[in-house]
Amino acid sequence: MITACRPLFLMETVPMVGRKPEFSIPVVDMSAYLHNNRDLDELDSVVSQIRLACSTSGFFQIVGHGISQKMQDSVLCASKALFSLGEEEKLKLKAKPGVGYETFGSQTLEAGKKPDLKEGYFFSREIPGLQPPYKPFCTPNIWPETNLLPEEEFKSPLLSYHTAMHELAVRILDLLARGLNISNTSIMKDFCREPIATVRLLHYPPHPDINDNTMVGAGAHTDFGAITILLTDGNSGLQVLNQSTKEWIDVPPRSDAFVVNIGDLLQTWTSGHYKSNIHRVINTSGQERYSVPFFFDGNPEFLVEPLDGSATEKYTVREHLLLRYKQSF
Ligand SMILES: O=C(O)CCC(=O)C(=O)O
Ligand SMILES: [Fe+2]
Repeated sequence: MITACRPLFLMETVPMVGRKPEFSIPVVDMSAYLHNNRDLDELDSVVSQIRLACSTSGFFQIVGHGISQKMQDSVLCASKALFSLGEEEKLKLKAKPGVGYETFGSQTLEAGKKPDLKEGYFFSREIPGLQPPYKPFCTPNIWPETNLLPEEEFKSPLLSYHTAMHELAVRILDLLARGLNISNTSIMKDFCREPIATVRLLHYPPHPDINDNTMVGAGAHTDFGAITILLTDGNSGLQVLNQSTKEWIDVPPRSDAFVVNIGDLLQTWTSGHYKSNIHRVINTSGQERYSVPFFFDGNPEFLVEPLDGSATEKYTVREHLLLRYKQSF
């Protein structure tokens, strides 16, 4: 079903007053929301901190998110095991962009730079009864052989993580919607139904030459979808552009936090109220860096159009993602 989103937000009820808010990437404690805290002031404070972050930097970190350290460790451990496999084994997992293994240099996120210095592995939720011909972004996962990576150390923890991230993403979207005084939640439900939602394991080797600025771990880009929830291994490297000062701002890694950012779909959808900001990765930590973004892109058939009616063209989530993947891979 194709769904329009125009009647969803009542943004005129949340005007920006006073001077332009400062660019910041706050750390927000979500626990008041997750624990169904009835203290409305606390809940309002969570909503307004997130709303302010999304309308300035487009980035915030969350703590009190309810995802156990054990689950996070199991994902990073699975990721390290995968990238330690021999080249020949990893290449057996290669398919189209967005599924399975991606070799070093397969993506160039920033024009004018060398291909990104990272390798990756994508998977989505398992869709029961999936049969060819497959629609884009609805294809089967490609798992490594279990004699190399046993199911209980790889596939199982990763699928559990996907489920947990999916739930967390829906909650964060609810908080984002509250920040815009949404009057009708059924469209949000439509957007979240059977979504394209992908986990990407990433591995960045240490930057080989700090003086060579043609090399980047991930070139400057904006994310394609609705929101991204990022797990990192504690090594720095992620930077966000402050568009007013043109400075790159480091996102300090925290072991208790996920980094959340707005993607292009949500920026378009909210007529720019929520910013999809430019970011990049340069791994100057001197260590191997592992990170795990979860991209929540929404219902593939959902029709995205700006709320202010300024659309000259409308496109579905699937059409938008197909274009963005084609441009960068
Ligand atoms: O690895 C990171 O810290 C960020 C990755 C990223 O921006 C992406 O995959 O879109
Ligand atoms: Fe990104």
